[in-house]
Formats: sequence, C-alpha cells, structure tokens
Amino acid sequence: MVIQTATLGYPRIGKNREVKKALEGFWSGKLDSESLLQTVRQVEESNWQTQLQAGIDRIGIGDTTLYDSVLDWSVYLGLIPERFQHLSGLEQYFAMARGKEGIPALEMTKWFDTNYHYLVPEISAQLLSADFSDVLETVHRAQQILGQRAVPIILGPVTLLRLSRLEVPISELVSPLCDRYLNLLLALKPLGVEEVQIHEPALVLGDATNFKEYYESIYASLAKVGLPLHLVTYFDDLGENYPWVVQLPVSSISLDFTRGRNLELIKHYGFPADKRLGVGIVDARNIWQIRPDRLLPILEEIQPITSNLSIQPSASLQFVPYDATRETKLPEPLRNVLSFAEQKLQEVVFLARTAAGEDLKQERESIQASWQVFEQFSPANQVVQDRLKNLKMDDFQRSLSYSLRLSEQIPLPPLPTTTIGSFPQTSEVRQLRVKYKRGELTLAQYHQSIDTQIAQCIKIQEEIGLDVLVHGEFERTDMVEYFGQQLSGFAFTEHGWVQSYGSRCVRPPIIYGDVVRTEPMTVREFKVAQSLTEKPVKGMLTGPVTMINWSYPRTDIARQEQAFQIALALRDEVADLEAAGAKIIQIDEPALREGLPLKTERWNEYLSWAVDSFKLSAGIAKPETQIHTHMCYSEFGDIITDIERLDADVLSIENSRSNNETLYELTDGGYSKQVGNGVYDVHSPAIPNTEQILSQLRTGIANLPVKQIWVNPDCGLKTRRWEEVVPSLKSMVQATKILREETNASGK
Ligand SMILES: Nc1nc2c(c(=O)[nH]1)N[C@@H](CNc1ccc(C(=O)N[C@@H](CCC(=O)N[C@@H](CCC(=O)N[C@@H](CCC(=O)O)C(=O)O)C(=O)O)C(=O)O)cc1)CN2
Ligand code: MET
Ligand SMILES: [Zn+2]
Repeated sequence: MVIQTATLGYPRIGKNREVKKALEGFWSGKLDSESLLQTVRQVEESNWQTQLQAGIDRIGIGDTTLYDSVLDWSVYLGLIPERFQHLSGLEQYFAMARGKEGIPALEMTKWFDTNYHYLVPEISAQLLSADFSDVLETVHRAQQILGQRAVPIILGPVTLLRLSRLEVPISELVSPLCDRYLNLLLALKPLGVEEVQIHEPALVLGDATNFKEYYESIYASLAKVGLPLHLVTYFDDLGENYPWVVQLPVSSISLDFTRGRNLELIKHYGFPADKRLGVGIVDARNIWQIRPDRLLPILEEIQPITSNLSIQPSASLQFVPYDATRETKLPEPLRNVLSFAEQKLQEVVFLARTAAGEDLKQERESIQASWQVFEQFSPANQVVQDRLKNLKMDDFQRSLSYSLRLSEQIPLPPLPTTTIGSFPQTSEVRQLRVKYKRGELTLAQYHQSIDTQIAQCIKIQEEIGLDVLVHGEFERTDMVEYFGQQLSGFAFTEHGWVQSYGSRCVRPPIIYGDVVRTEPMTVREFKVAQSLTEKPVKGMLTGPVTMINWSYPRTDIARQEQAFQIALALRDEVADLEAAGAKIIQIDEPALREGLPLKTERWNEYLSWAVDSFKLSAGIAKPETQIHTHMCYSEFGDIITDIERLDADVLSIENSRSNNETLYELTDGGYSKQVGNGVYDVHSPAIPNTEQILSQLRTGIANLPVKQIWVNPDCGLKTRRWEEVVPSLKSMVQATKILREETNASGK
C-alpha cells in the first residue's frame, strides 16, 4: 500500500527574507520591477524544489505573492474598486495594498485566528473582467519543475465572498463570480493539471450553514468542468456542517485533525467512499516536532473509515518559519524537538510511510528520544506554580471601581493626544542592534545610543505638542519578541521569520517552559524618558493574551495556564513601573480579538481566561494609575461586555482603516470608559491632513461624550518614516486644537 502526501502552501518570504528585502527595495526606488519579480520567482521555485525533494506527491502552488494572496485573487477576478481603476500593473496592485496619496488602501484584517493579515476584497456591482494569465503562467512554470505534482491553489469562491466587503447583496454576486471560476477551471484543464485545491476555510466558521446554498450551487457548476476538485478546509472542524459538506461534488476533501472535532465527526458519520480524505495532521500552526505515539493512533482510527487518504500539514506552512536546523544558537535539547516547514515535510512523509505499513523504527525511536531529552531539559518552576495555585479573586481586581478611581487619576486636557507607543524603527536603530549583537557595541554603549533615540523622540513629541508621551520602543525588535527575550521559559530564534503582512515579518518566540520574570523589563527606558519631560510618559507593556497568541505556545499545558504565568510576570512589571513613577501604564492586547475561537460555542471559555489574564496583570495597579490598553484590527460587536470587563481606563483602537466601524461597535454597545478611536491609518505611507483627522474626530464626538475621547493614531508608528510621522502627528494635534475650541464654544 502507498499513502500519498500533499502540501497546502509554503512560506513565501524566502529563507533569508529575500522577497521582503526586494519589496522594500522596490518601494524605495532602489530596485526595478523586473528584479523584484525575478526574486519572487526564484524563491517560489526554490520552495518547489524543497517540496519535490522531500518527496511530497501533490504540491500546492500559486500561493506565492507580492503582498497578499487574497489581494492576488481580487486582482485575478477583476474585483478592483473604482478608486484604483485608473491605475494599472504593480502601481495598481500596491495602491490596493498600501494606499496612495488620496486613495485609501483596501482594509487589512486578520486571516481567521492567525497573525497573518489579508486585504479585504471590496466587491461592487461593476466587476471588471477577470485575468488569469498570471495563474496560468505560474502553473506552466511549476509544471516544468514539478510535472504532475503541481496542484494549483485557488481561493474558494464562497470564502472569498464571506470575507469581502460587499456593496451588493451576495445573491447577486454568486453567479458572476461562479462564471469567473468556471473560466479559470476551463483554462486550467487543457494544461494537464490533475486536480486543483480550492481552499474554503470559511467552512469552519460558525456561520457556514448560512452559506450552504451557495456552496451547493457553485460547486455543482464547477464540478461540470470535469477537473477534479480538492476542497480544502483548516483551522477548525466542520461541525454541524460536516454531513452536507462531505457530499459536495468534489473528488477530495481535506480536514484539519490538529484542531476541533473532525476525528469524532468522521467516526460518527463516516466518510464518502468516492472521495479522498486529506488528513491534515502535521500541525501547520505550531513549531513542535510530531509525537508519533500521539499521531499514529489517530491515523489508525481514520484508516478503517477510509483507505483513500493523503497525509499533509493541517494548513499552509506559511505560519511557520523555513528551517529549524538553522537555529544553532538554541540549546540542542530544544532545537531537536522543533519542526519548521522543512522538517514538517519530512514528518508528513514519515507519517504517510508509517501509515502505509512501513516500520520506520529508527526514525520513530530517534523522535521519541529527542522528546525524552527535552523533558529533562525543561523542568517546572516551583515558584510560579505556587503563585498560580494561591491566586485569589482580589488579585484580578483593581482596588477601586472605574467611576471611583477616575478622579484620582492624572488630570489632562479634554481630548488628550497621545500615540500608541512605537516610533520609527529606522535602519539606524536596527543597525545599533546589529552592532551590539556582533559585539561592536558594549551593552552600556548600546543603552546610551537607545537613550539618545529616546531623548530625540521625547523632544519631538513635546514640539508637536502631544499631551501623553511615550519613550518610542527603540529597544524593541518587536513588541512580543522583546518580552520573550527577557522572560525565562521563552526561546527566540535567529531566522524564524514568518510573514505578518506584505513585507512585514515577525519572529514569534517559542514558549517551552514555565515563564518567570527575572528582572524588570521596561523600567530603565521608562525612567530615561520620564526624566526628560514634565509631561506624563506611558509605561508600555505587551499583554499576556497577545504574548501567547503571537508566540508558539507549549502543547503540554493549557493556554490559560501559560497566559496566567505571563500575566504574573507583567503584574510585577506594572508594580515596578508604578514604583518608578509611571502614572499611566499601557498594556497592549492587539491579539485579544484574533485569538477568539472560530466557533462561537468556544468563545466563553477563551474570553473568560483571556480577560482574567489581562486583569491579573493590571489588577495590582493603584487606583491613581491610569491603565490603558490598545487593540488593532478588532471587531468588538460581539464582545463589548468582555472588553468592558477588562476594566482598562482607556482603550485605544484601530479605527480609520475600517471606516469607524470599531467606534460604532463600541458606542452601540454602550461602552462606558475612555476610548482613543484611531484617527489615521498607520499602515499607509499617506500623510493625513488636518481636515481628514478633524472629520474622524467629529465622528468620534458625534458618537461619544467628549470627556470619553482620546486622540491617537490607529496603532504604533514603527513602520513609518519620521518624515511621515511628524507632519501626521502635527495634523492630529492641530485638528484637536480646532475641535477643543469648537466644543468649548458649544459647551459640549
Ligand atoms: N509580533 C507582532 N505581531 C504583530 C504586530 C507586531 O508589532 N508584532 N503588529 C501587527 C502588524 N504586524 C507587524 C508585524 C511586523 C512588523 C515589523 O515591522 N517587522 C519588522 C521586523 C522587526 C524586527 O524584528 N526587526 C529587527 C531587525 C531585523 C532585521 O531585519 N535585521 C536586518 C539588519 C538590520 C538592518 O539593517 O535593517 C537583517 O537581519 O538583515 C530589529 O529591529 O532589530 C520587519 O518585517 O521589517 C510590523 C507590524 C499585528 N501583528
Ligand atoms: C500591534 S499593536 C502595537 C502596539 C505597540 N505599543 C506599538 O506602538 O507598536
Ligand atoms: Zn496596534
């Protein structure tokens, strides 16, 4: 017996972030478009070679992108909003991705519960014609290297509609969109493609039932082409939709066996004999090596139900870095139990061969042995265990309620202006880190240079006239990695880059043991900043839920326990910042919303510990300390009571790129505390003028009492250049002044 293997997508930024560098070179005018495209193709072809050499039978292709693969489908399908239609080619593509002077970009939001961001398609009644020439060209190139193994990845039509911003009722779009997909399949068929993967992750969402008729009618049409369709789902189970989904007219269905209850579902309902089951069993969302003793029994349960199987990663491997063997600075016991994309390919092949009856005893024993070594390497920490055991209700509460503590907190002008924390991470700042790492700077010299940055940043903020200042986060590579580097129980990688959006990447830290704070993490920089100004400086922390959601968590203990451990470390930091004189402390939780389970029935469980862990970190703050939190890319509609329960005095939100939707959700929900509804988009290089900001602010005061409103950008400014930041913030302060006078005059 032979069991086949497949992949559903691969990292695409390049092993050394070649695509990221080429993109940024192109945007800054240092690289021409031909060189950019050449770099992208080289990375793509090297990815194909890797998967081919690993022995994968059906290799997903076509997911490589210049910015975002959802955006690519908007372009292929002719879903180009009017404001971009006068542009063409790369200029149009990047305008849709990043905006252009006077033309706002498409909205960017989280891809399901991941830290990857996609660009939200906007679909109006006037669709342009589709153009699949790039898809066909990629297939042609892939076939040169992979032959019949090349399987085009297509973003599914219903998932596309489900994730889009629709200007017309969905029912009117189904037929024109279906026609476009039909044309694509008709164009692919003569190329000799054996099958196509159609990714429909929206099938795992709680509301998939509402779209049943669209799935059924669209797939009935697509099936007529006679090209085998492989329907791919991931990130959770099919839930109540399982029975009808497995009857859709496709030749193969992939399910995620690392999350949710798909195993129970196939055991209960069986699996159609005429279809192949794609068994997504190697976890594409985490970096731990497989445990054959846990996975092989799952395969043994599946095999009697269907023998027509394919073994594969649970989703695209874009969520993990390329290669764990490069992490030579990590302790060996840890490195030997890590598995990035390349290792996962081997695991897929190992599991397929084992399931097919081969006895790969040596491989299996070596995996088991590495886990045994690891378990000795990372023992539990008794101090943190005891602290967790002894937590009391009071530890989660501020000592006074919001209305009582409000008057004790620092007095500020109406509509206080502030920023979200980070200021430009210039190449100068990054070079400092490179030099320190190479030993060309001592720690003292490095600190001194960081302090110079802080001093400049404070001066600039004072000149602009902001009310609440920040130190600028120059000492941080990233808001999560930085804290990971300071906490024991966390490991961080050298090359473990993963795409977050466009050219931007992160190196998610790895939680491998109990988390302990060994010394203050942010107090030095806070003190430096506060010593330079009379204005209040915010202490700046990354919250426990974000730490866990943007790291690779352990799988041996619950996420709640890991979040509480981190919360305790942050709690100590809050106390230290207060002792150092901080009147305002911001605990960022941008990932709180994204971590929400895809199925509503699991929301309560998550929200309960997520909110509690935030409260555990903030609960120690004195009444007079103002606690801020910040969230971006969030929809609050359904979770207002949970946001309220965080009990943060001030909440700053991303707002302008989503057309004030977040603000409306908060006001409709009757949010009672202070809100900084972001007044301009920080992910676009466009500089907002005073008028634009004023109009955002007016929307704010039309919806919330003035005394509840703060004025700030959507998010941190680290990805921007100083030349963009300074005029933007000046507009912001200017707009605030105008509004203060207006509201003063009207007595609002
Ligand atoms: N973890 C996380 N997730 C998040 C966010 C976030 O801030 N953190 N924000 C939201 C949006 N996502 C973002 C993700 C990444 C970046 C970002 O700016 N990433 C930087 C990397 C940050 C970093 O680690 N920088 C290193 C530099 C690493 C580097 O490139 N070094 C150069 C050398 C230095 C140089 O000359 O530039 C090299 O290795 O070649 C540092 O500061 O030290 C990038 O891709 O450019 C921004 C937003 C949502 N998710
Ligand atoms: C992604 S949220 C970012 C918050 C952080 N304090 C910053 O300003 O960069
Ligand atoms: Zn943010």
